[in-house]
Amino acid sequence: MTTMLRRVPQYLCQVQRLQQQVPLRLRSTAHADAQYAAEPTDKPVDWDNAKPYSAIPGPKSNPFVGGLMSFLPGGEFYKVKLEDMFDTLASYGPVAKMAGIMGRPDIVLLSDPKEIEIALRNEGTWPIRQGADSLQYYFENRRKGLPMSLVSSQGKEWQEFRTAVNQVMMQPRNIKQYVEPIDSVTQEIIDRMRRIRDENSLMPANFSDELAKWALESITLVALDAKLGCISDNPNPDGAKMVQCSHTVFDSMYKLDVLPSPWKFVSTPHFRKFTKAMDGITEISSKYVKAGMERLKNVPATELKDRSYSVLENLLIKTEDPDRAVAMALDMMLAGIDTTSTVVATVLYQLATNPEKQKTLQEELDRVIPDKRKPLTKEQLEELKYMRACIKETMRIMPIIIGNSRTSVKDLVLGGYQIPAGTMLNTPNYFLGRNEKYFPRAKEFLPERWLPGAPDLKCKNPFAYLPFGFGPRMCVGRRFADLEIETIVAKVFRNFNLEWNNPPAALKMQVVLVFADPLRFKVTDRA
Ligand code: HEM
Repeated sequence: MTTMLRRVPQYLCQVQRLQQQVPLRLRSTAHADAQYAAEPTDKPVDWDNAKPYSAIPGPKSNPFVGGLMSFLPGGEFYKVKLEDMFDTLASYGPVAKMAGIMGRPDIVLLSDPKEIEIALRNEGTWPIRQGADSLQYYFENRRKGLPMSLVSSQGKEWQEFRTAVNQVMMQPRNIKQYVEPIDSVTQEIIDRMRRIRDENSLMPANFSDELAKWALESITLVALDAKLGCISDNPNPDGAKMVQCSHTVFDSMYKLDVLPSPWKFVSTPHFRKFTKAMDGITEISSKYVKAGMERLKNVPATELKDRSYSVLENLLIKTEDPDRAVAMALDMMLAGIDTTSTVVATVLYQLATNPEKQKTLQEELDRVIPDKRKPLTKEQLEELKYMRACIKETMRIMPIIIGNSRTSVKDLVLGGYQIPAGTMLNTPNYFLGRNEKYFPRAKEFLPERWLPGAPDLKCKNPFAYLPFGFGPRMCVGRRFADLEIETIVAKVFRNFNLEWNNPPAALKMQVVLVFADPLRFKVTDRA
């Protein structure tokens, strides 16, 4: 049995991956049957005039093996990169279907923003997004008693948790108090970039790991009220362990949830590594959450009202449950490290390969930040409009989350077809962001399209650009991600010129889309 499972063909993992390009990697579970539907599933008015679900066009399927044939030699997806499969699928029409394989659900691709809007505006109060089985398994079995994390939960449980977390993570006042700490962590990576460049001013081959450590250090500040020293040459023991564990978790999730693996049937070495690393992150998180509780207990009554509270303290107050704070800390670390650090890598790359845009950005930075040694302020960050446009444009042209998913919670009519509740829908960021129909001169890096004064370049439909998702289930860490990314991009280009003197860098699909080549930027000091 084990040997047979080990031989699951490589191409199947492509499909599995398509079903889960959500950042949070929770793969298809039993929830796909819309058991969490919050809305009555009355038929839409145009249902009877719509064509049946079976008429949705797509690659050929077979009653026995579903869509498998397309992935075999001669099939249209054979050896096609995952991110490019969207183009093929979209060529069937604005609503296209890839039949499920070996019992997995079909995927309905929505490549027209108008249909995406209808789907997302009808997702109800408990939107369903599927993800990685490895995390689901960990929470359900290994960590019995620990509440399901936000990314892993569905239905009412998700809504209650999310409501409490929204009040903490989305309030501008809460974000503002992290401007100075995030600046300080970012200054460390700036100093480190000066130390780790070689005699030709090139960044080391593992520069993306350095960015991941910066993202980890930044997010533990928020999630655990702790500075773990991850960026330093001598991190404290918790910092060193956290770096190691988070690296192992991302690496093993790719191997468990993306590549073929029999871990659900037999305990594989990668599965054991994954659980050990998750245990490590949970233990360290629990320790700092406990410390946060102690701090809160010891606040003198006279200070209670006027004191400002950190995200961790606010979560403890709102949820009245330290286990929830631990679950949320895990979410922040799982969803907020590789996403943020990879977006930063893509922004640095786009600006290094578009020197005239880098120059325009630096003119803005020099004007807004006259003294680069002083910590950045919120007011300065707000003034950096061209920089924000550069970040937005990068997330359009190089979206690291190539698509998002939803399971429809009620019957819908999309593109003239009946879509029954429980259908897995996919919204393809990568396809839409690079599409001339929605973004004029789509192949060019043009931050100006996001600023007033360039009406011809504007995005034609806001539903063609959803890097953080949409609606009540959209990224809860978005504001922190913005703060972190803006801080590091401002500081890097205020301090340095970046050059890319290599062939165009290739991308590869892991848990998110990442660079396949080492990020050997040439980094020289600016005055
Ligand atoms: C640039 C970096 C990031 C990107 C591009 C990103 C993108 C996304 C996307 C597309 C979703 C799914 C939204 C949907 O289904 O509508 C999501 C969900 C989520 N993100 Fe992020 N994210 C980023 C950074 C972060 C950070 C820093 C954190 C934590 C502080 C975070 C925490 C989460 C959580 C917890 C969810 C699940 C929300 C839920 O299911 O209710 N993300 N993110």
